[in-house]
Amino acid sequence: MGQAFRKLFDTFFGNTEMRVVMLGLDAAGKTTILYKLHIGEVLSTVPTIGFNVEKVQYKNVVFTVWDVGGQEKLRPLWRHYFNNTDGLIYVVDSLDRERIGKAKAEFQVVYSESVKDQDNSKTLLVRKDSSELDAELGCLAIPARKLTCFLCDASCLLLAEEFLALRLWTLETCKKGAMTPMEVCEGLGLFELKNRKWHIQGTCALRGDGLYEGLDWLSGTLKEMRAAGYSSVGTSSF
Ligand SMILES: Nc1nc2c(ncn2[C@@H]2O[C@H](COP(=O)(O)OP(=O)(O)OP(=O)(O)O)[C@@H](O)[C@H]2O)c(=O)[nH]1
Ligand SMILES: [Mg+2]
Repeated sequence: MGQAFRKLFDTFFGNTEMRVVMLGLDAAGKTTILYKLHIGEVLSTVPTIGFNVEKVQYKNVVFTVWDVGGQEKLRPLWRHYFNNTDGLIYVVDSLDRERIGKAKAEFQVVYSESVKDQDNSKTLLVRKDSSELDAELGCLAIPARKLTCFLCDASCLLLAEEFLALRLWTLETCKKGAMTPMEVCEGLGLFELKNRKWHIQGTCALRGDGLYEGLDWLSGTLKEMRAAGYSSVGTSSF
C-alpha cells in the first residue's frame, strides 16, 4: 500500500523522464522548436542531416527531444527513431497546403510502423505557420495504443475545447491562407487514428507561443498514463 502510494506520488510530483521524437517534412520548423525550447532562442537553422538531440526541462519533466531531419531521403530512417519513445511531435507548416498530403502519407508510414512494432508508443503532432505570419497555429496529436476508451473520450473532449479557443485565436491567420487546426487534422487523417490519444496545439516557434502548452499537455498525459499503470519508456537504441 505504502509503495503504491509512493509510486503514485512520484508519478505526479517526482522528476519524470520522457523521450520524445520530433518528425515532420523538411522546413516544417522542428529544429527551430528544439532550440527555442532548449535555449529559449530562435537560431538560424540549416536543413538537418541526421538529427539533433537536446534535453528540455519543463516543470518536473525532463524531455529528451530528438529532432530528425525531414528531407525526403532521410524519411525512411524516421521509424528507427520512433521506436522506444514516449511520444512523437509531428510538425506541420500550416501554410504548406500543397504538402499536407505528403505530410499525411509520411505520418501514416510512421503510424503504421508504430502499430506493427510497438505496443507503447504515442504520437504528438504540432503544426506551425510560416514566417510571413504573425499569428501562428499548431496541430498536435498523441496516439497511445494502450489507452482505454475512457481516455479516448477524454482526449476528444479536450480537443473540442482546444478547437473553440484555437478557432478564435486563428481567425486572422486563416485569412492569410494558413490551414485551420481542423483542416490540418483532416489533412493528416488524425480522426481516423484508432486507440491513440492525441491533441492539437497552436505554436509559433519564433515567438515560442504554444510550445510549453504542448509540453504541458504531453507531460500531463504521460503522468496520467503512468499512474494508470502504463509504462512507456523503453531502452533507447541510441
Ligand atoms: N513563421 C514561422 N517560421 C518558422 C517557424 N518555425 C520555423 N520557422 C522557419 O522555418 C524555416 C525552417 O525551419 P527549421 O527549423 O530549420 O525546419 P526543420 O523542420 O528542422 O527542417 P529539416 O531540418 O530540413 O527537417 C526556418 O526559416 C525557420 O525560421 C514558426 O513557428 N513560424
Ligand atoms: Mg532541422
